[in-house]
Order: sequence, then structure tokens, then C-alpha cells
Amino acid sequence: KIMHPTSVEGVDDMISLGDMTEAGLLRNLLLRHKRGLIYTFVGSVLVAVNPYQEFPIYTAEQLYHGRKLGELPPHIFAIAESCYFNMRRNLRSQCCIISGESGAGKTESTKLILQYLTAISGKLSLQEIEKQILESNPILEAFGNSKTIRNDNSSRFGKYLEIFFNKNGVIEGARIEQYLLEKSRVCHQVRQLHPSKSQLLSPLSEAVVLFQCKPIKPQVIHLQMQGRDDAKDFDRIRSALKILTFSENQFQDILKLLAAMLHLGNVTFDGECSQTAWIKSTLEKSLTQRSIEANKERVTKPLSSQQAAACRDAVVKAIFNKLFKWIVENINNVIYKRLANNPKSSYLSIGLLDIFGFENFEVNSFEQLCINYANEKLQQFFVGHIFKLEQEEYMKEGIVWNNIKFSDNQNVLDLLADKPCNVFALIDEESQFPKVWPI
Ligand SMILES: Nc1ncnc2c1ncn2[C@@H]1O[C@H](COP(=O)(O)OP(=O)(O)OP(=O)(O)O)[C@@H](O)[C@H]1O
Repeated sequence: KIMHPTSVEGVDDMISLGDMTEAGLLRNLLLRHKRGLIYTFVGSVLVAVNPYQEFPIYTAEQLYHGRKLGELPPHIFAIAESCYFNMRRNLRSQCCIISGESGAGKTESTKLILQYLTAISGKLSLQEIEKQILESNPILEAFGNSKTIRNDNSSRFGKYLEIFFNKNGVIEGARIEQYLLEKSRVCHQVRQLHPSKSQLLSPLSEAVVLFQCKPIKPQVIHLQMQGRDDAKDFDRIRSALKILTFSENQFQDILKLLAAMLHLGNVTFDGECSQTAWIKSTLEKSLTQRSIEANKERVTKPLSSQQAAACRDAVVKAIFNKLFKWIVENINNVIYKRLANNPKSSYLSIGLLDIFGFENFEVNSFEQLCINYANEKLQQFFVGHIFKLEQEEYMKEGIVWNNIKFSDNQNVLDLLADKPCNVFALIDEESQFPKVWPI
């Protein structure tokens, strides 16, 4: 088949592509990528191809300000401007959904949109808030991101960041909502030094091994490993915590909790946990025995070493989860505090949704299932929304059209999570094994 002229040269907006096939779309992206052009429009949707290298294309925020979508070559700033423009012009809050598989570049794109919005707002005001919102990122990444086989800085939680603007288009505050933090990696990496490491935990876990469980002093964190400058990262997080008004005491408490989690990871159990040798403190008690109350009588039973290890892991995961939630809450107290008392309708907002991307490892855990389910759900919403919008547009313009059929993943979603009986309901989150049903 003769190639359409648009496929030879490539196009900025794939709506104008002559070969509207999967191969045609991919060829266009490839052609552009070879020329160092990582962004391509498909109407109002932007496709970003991860270049895995730094391009000097993120300094000219002002160039995109006030320009319509499509006026300038495709760029992430053009999408950010489109959100900002539509919010102000139509007085309607906007939402930007960033989707793609793990390592595709979603978090980087979210940060670039935020960079654009804070730069535009910063021109109009002299507030601290933009800096505080930007500085929340390294903190969340330190605790909620991790190195995986697919991505050195993989988000292990979902994030919805809502940025609130006043009527002059100036940022007044923001609020972070976090979803489904992956907790199991904290236990695996503590015990086995799994390659999946959180940035803040990695120097600490190494320190524990090096110093054979002696109490951790902050200075042992100054280690350089795996091509990363951990000391620099650590200072960066510390300064971000200061900007978000975490006190020195709170910072020390965070370190203590991290150290406690790592020490707990080094606790091992030998055979049946004997009560006399072990029961010294409340924590030890709760890790090594189980009490059941029946008919007002309390029966205490020692746990097997395997059960005690599962119990220890559950405690560590719970501490990590609470710590993360507490950090997000504290950040929100700073970036959202002025807005909290005003009615929500006083502001317009731009929401940025950045969730963990689709993953498929050789061995997949319960958490991967949840991550992939969230991605399926988002895909369904996105496809449904786009087709609905497109067909509404046709209707408005009086264009004759055939109802467009698109592949729907509803069956997959129902199998996984439709009530009352679904795959999720059969799995116990803690053990990741099927629940044992009472007979
Ligand atoms: N626009 C970009 N320019 C340069 N490098 C980029 C860009 N986008 C992504 N990268 C590189 O790719 C890496 C992975 O990107 P990112 O963490 O944003 O992926 P992700 O889609 O959020 O993945 P996950 O779902 O695992 O969190 C980044 O650490 C960065 O090195």
C-alpha cells in the first residue's frame, strides 16, 4: 500500500494523519521521537513519549501563556495552559488525567504541569504557596516512590493534587489526596534488601546492615550508593520538610519511626515462640502470641515462627501507612489551611491525577492486581469520556455519524470488583492468600 504523504513527513496533530491505523500512529510517534520531538497532539489529548534524557525544553512557560492549543508545537505546557485558560474563561474547574504504564513518564508530566501553573501564578503574586506546593513532591516521592525493575522512581501510591485558584488566576492553595500506598515492599526490602527501595529508606536500610543494628544516627545516612547521591537527596528532603513547616522534633520522630521499622525487620523468630523467653514488652507479646476472648474467658496461644513473622510485617506495614498518611495530612495542613474554612465554591481548581502505572512482573502480588485494576478503571473512564465527547460534538454540529463502537473492559472490571462476589472479595489483603471461609 502506498504510504500517505502525512506519514512520510509526520504530523504535529495525529487527527490530520492520513493513515489512521495503529501502525500509522506508531510510525508518526517514532518519526518524531527520532527528531527529538517527544510530544504529539491527538486533538485535545497529548501523547508524550518518554525520552529518558534531559531536553532543554522546559524553561519557556511564558511563551505558552495566552496561546491556544495547537498554535504552538505540541508541548506539555500547552496542555497546562489549555486547562488554565478553560478554567478562567468558562469558570469551570478542570481535571487533567495522566495515564500510561509504569515508567511512561506520568509523574514527570504531572510535575511539569505543576511547574507551569506555579510559574504563571507566581508572576501574578508574591506568595510562598507555590513553592510549598512544589516542595511537597520530593517529600511524597521519598516516602511513596521506590525503585522497581521498570522505573528507578516508581510511584507506589496514587495521587490526586487539586490546585485552587482565586478569581485572578492566582494559586491560593492545594490539597493532596493519596490512594493505595504499596506497603508490602517495606517488609521485603527490610529483610531481604530487595532491589525495590524507597529513596529515604535505602540509605537507612544499608546503614542498618553496615552498623549491625546499632542505633542510627543521622550522619550514617551520608552514604553514596547505586549512582545516587543519597546525602544530597537527604538534604533536599530535609529542606523540603522545613519549607512545609515540619519542626525539628517532627523530623526526628520520622527518623525514629523509620529506624524502628528497620529494626523490626531484623527481628527473627525461632521455632514455636516460647512465652517465657519472649514476653517482656507489650509489643513482643503482640508479636508472639494471640489472645482470643470467648465466653468472658481469655485464651492465649503462642504463635508459630511463621505466624509471628507475618504479625511483625503487619505491624511494620501499619506504621509505614500511618506515617505516610500523617505526612500527607501535615502537608495539607500547610497548603490547604487558608482555604479549609471557606466554602469550596469560592475557588476554581485544576486537578492532576497521577496514579501508579500498569505493571506486569514475573511474580505479581495483590498490590499489582490493585494497581492494574485502578488502571483498567481509569482506561474505561477515559475511553468512555472521549467517545461520548466526540459523539456529542458531532451531534452539536449536525454531522451524520454512525454510533462508534469501542472495546469495553466492563467484563474485566466486574470480574475483579463487582459486588457482591468478586476476585477482590476472595483475597485477604494482609496474607495475600484466599480468605478461609467458615464452614
Ligand atoms: N519529559 C521527560 N524528560 C526527561 N526524562 C523523563 C521525562 N519523563 C520521564 N522521564 C524519565 O523517566 C523516568 C520515569 O518517569 P516517571 O517516574 O514519570 O514514570 P511514571 O509513568 O510516573 O511511572 P510509575 O507508574 O512507575 O510511577 C523519570 O525518572 C525520568 O528519568
